[in-house]
Amino acid sequence: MRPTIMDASAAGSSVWGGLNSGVVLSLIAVLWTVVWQNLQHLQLHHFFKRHVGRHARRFAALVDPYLSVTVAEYDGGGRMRRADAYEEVKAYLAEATTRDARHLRAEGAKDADRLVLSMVDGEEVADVLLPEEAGGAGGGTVFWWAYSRPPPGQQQDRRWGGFGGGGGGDQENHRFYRLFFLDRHRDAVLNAYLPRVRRQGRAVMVRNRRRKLSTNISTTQFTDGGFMRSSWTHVPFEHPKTFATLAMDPAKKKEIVDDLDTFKKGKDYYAQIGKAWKRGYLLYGPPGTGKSAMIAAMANHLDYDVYDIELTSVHSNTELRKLFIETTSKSIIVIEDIDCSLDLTGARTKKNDVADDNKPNKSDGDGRKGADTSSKVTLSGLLNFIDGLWSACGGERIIVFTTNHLQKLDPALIRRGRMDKHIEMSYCRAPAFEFLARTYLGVEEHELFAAIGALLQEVDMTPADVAENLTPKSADDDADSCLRGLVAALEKAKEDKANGRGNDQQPEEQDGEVVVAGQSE
Ligand SMILES: Nc1ncnc2c1ncn2[C@@H]1O[C@H](COP(=O)(O)OP(=O)(O)OP(=O)(O)O)[C@@H](O)[C@H]1O
Ligand SMILES: [Mg+2]
Repeated sequence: MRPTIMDASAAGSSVWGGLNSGVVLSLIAVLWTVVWQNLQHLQLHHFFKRHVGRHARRFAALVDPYLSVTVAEYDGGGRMRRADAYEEVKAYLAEATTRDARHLRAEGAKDADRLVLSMVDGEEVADVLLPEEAGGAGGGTVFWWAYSRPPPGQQQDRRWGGFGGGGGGDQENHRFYRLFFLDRHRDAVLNAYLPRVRRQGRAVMVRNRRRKLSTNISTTQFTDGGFMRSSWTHVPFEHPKTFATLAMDPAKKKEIVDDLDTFKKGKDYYAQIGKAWKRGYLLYGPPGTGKSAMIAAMANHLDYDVYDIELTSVHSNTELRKLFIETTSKSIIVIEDIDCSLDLTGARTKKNDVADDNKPNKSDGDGRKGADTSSKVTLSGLLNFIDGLWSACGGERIIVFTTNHLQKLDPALIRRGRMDKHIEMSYCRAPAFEFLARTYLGVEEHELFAAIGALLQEVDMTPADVAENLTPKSADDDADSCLRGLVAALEKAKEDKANGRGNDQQPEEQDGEVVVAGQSE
């Protein structure tokens, strides 16, 4: 049976002998807290510390024999990134929480029907020291974990873990778990128990991991006059696209898959050559050629999370860096339509384009970056984001940029080392079409294949358009009718082209490793 708090108190306060009452202990603890707070308030604690500190500590140990370790949500006194230890303790305590806590917080788990539970503010749960951790003696001792956050205005107070530097009075972010234990278990707790908590917590996290699709949202905070900031918000990543359903030349597909596999296994290699464990992919080509589909396939293949950055919602280079630091490893960081998100046209050639957080970004041709957005992210900020000093923190990240207009991008942005692999996504040719016909209609061969292959050689049609034509629209549609529909669409496109209304957008080749997807040659 689970030991009660009375057992725990009895274990530590032999001094109290017959007076072993939880009520009396609590009363004295409260009194002590009040006295201590008042002494602090009167600034008498310096005097107190100097002259009677030693006795006071002894007295404190009698009144409250528990020591504590605080595991704060953010380390380093700032709010840069959630502390791993915090996440691990949270995961570890999930089981104890389900058993003991009265008020729980629930989040979705990997398994659609399950929930991962954690404590709400102010809850406490018990856990037990294993005999082997206590060196044979003291096994079965109960510890207490409390989940809380400091009261308003006391974030700097060391009794609450000294959570300074967060700024903005963002108390929501200053949560912590605190472990209470007796002095005689100090060694066992620090050397055996806490390491086990972290280990088991990590294992639970792996078991419960649900892949996430995150994006940055802009929030306005109304503390001290109000300011905008970006933070991540996420949903489960459930895109079904895989390389098995992505139409492209098999050799090119294999090349990309091999590249991803080599990257994933490359931890030691990257360390050996002294390079941050990350890789940049540039996907370029006309709309509808499968750039976003490729990203989903990559994420599914690697089993990574996806962070989709909307640059126009990022207000400064500093904010971009903060967002980056908050990403976890094993992730793909995506910036779609990079040419539209930022005015990068030759920007780096201008001498004054430095990482200046106060410099507003310019509007692009279609006015997308008008007055409603206030992004001050500069090209330099973006370059730093990709391969600056901060880019190495965390590791195992893939950065993907997509664009429809390769020629619009500054060469500095896409040079090797930043965007290591350039992949051109192009119009659908015969092999890609045959692949789509197999996937969409289950057809291996058909008399119309030759005609369609020839038409696709003359007309530029995206895989998205071909796929749409191959999708049955009603119960009466079959392979025959879908293929005939595609022939009709291609002939119309050919006619339009002859009349000068065709698609004149051609992908361009640039320096770098180029893989052409979806083409026959
Ligand atoms: N090569 C392909 N193989 C299979 N399906 C494809 C391929 N290319 C496009 N599609 C399908 O076409 C649709 C549009 O593709 P997608 O969104 O990936 O295009 P995109 O290149 O990202 O376009 P944009 O530049 O407008 O963002 C998706 O439903 C996708 O599944
Ligand atoms: Mg896209």
